[in-house]
Amino acid sequence: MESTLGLEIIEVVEQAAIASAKWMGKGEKNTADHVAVEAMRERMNKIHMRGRIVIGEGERDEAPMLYIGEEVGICTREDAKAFCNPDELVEIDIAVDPCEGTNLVAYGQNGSMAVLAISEKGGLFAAPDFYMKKLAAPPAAKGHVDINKSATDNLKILSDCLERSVEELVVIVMDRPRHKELIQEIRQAGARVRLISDGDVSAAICCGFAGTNVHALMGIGAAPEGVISAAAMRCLDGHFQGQLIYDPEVVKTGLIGESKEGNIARLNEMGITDPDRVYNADELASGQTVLFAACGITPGTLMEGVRFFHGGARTQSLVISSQSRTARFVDTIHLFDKPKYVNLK
Ligand SMILES: O=C(COP(=O)(O)O)[C@@H](O)[C@H](O)[C@H](O)[C@H](O)COP(=O)(O)O
Ligand SMILES: [Mn+2]
Ligand SMILES: [Mn+2]
Repeated sequence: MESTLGLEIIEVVEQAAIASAKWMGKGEKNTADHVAVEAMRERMNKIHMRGRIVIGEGERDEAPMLYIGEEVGICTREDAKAFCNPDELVEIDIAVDPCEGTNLVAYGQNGSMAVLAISEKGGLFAAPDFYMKKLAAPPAAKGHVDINKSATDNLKILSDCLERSVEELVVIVMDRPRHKELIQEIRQAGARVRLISDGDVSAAICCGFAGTNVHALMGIGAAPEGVISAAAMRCLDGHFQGQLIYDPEVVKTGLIGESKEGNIARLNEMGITDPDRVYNADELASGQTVLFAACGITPGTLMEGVRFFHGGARTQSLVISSQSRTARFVDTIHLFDKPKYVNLK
């Protein structure tokens, strides 16, 4: 699946990030999102692949582009056999979030990125537009921490696995009313909390790398983002578990319908008969081969944001592959027209 695809998807996330970064700090989240979607789709449709969007611009938005089920890539054309080789004709599933952290871009805050994950057909869990309780932790804690345990217990386990005191641990939690008790518990246990307003994909992936000073992600975010995070964490051998949250009382937003019962019925219709099931990274991203790519829009812990200069821009991306077992940071200078200088600083 991967040979040239691994290179092409770098450009896909780069183009989305550049488009969105032009709207950084302008207070227009929908535009920052929309231009990223358009740029991602346009570049994707130039790739020799037969892709299908399994996680996209959401049922909620009724988006016209990169919607769930949309076919992308040159080899989806009817006459594809004439110009695509057998490898390129193999169906692949794609999860995208062209602008992960639209609010962060709109308000010029850190941590937004263009992101996608790819696997064979059926290799990514087609998460419904629900919420997900998430637990991410470094590779050393994989299989030791458990989403069913309390935060206090997990912090003790993390402390043992990482050979540092609980006080030396940093946990990222989304700053939401639903996390009031969780935040209190983590602080009570002695660990430190980094609150984020948006962008829990970046937070989860930070746990996969030592040196980020992020040791866990706890709490409830969006389910589609959970699958994308799981794809990266699976490749990094990190810990990731997710459990769908379907009770509006728990998430404290009106975004997932009015009743728990109605949501369970909706999940059943989608074939999810055990709505309380806990999925691990290998189940959320179960394909034999998994590829993940992200490009920073605004600066983040893992990647720089897009930096424009006269006639060009510089980007930083991350491509992770289960096949080549690599996490590759890619630094690219994009020349749009005739720049007065090419800035390396
Ligand atoms: O921050 C996020 C928003 O993503 P996007 O819409 O693509 O900019 C995600 O990282 C979160 O996972 C999630 O969507 C968020 O937690 C949704 O929760 P809420 O804002 O409380 O409805
Ligand atoms: Mn998102
Ligand atoms: Mn988004």
